[in-house]
Amino acid sequence: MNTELLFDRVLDDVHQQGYAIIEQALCPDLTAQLYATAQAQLSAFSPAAIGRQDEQQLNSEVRKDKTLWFSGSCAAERDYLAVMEALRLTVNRHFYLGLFDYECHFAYYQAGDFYKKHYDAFKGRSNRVLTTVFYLNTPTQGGELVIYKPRSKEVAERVAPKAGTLVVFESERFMHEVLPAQQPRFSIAGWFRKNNSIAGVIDPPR
Ligand SMILES: O=C(O)CCC(=O)C(=O)O
Ligand SMILES: [Fe+2]
Repeated sequence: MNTELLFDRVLDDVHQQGYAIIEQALCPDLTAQLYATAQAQLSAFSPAAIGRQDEQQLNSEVRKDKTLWFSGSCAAERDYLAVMEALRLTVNRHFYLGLFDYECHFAYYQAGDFYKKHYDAFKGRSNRVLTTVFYLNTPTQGGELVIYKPRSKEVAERVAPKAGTLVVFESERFMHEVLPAQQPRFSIAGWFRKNNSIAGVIDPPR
C-alpha cells in the first residue's frame, strides 16, 4: 500500500472510531526485512518491564513477551522509523495532537506468552498518545490482540496477528490484551508521544 493511502486510512479510522486496523500496510519486502532483523537479534531480546523507570518491575504475571528497543542500526529499522515519522507529521497536521516523537521495540511472544489486559497510558499521567502495533509474521493460531470498547468489557476488535498488518489506537482510551501465543509471534510495538514531563523527567523513560 502506498503511504498516502495508508495515512488516509489511519486518519479516517482513528478519527471515526479511535483505532485503525490495516492489512498489508507496508511493502512485503520491508516487512520481511524487519522480521529477519528481529530474528537475527533474538539473543539480545530481554523480558519486558512494566511501569515507569523508578518503579519498573518485571511482571511475568502480566506479560511474558521479550522485547528489544530499536537501535536504528539496520536499514530496515530506519525505513520503518521513516514511515512512522511521516505518519507523525501527517497526524499532527490533521489532528493537532502535538506528537513530538516515536519510540518502538520489537516484541517476541513464544508459545504460552501473553500480555494481560492493560492500557498503554493513563489519563494525565503518561505522554503516550497513539499506540502502533505492526505484525511481522503470521502465526496460524493464538496470540490475538483483543481491543476493548472504551469504558466497557465488550470486545471492540479481535485481531489475528498477520504479517503486514498495522494497528493504531488511542493509548488512553483502549484497554487491550494479547491472548496466549501458540506459535512464535513477532511484532513491533510503538508509541507516538507528546512532550509531557513530570517533575522534570521525560516520561516514560526507557
Ligand atoms: O502485540 C500486540 O498485539 C500488542 C502489544 C501491547 O499491547 C504492548 O506492547 O503494549
Ligand atoms: Fe499495550
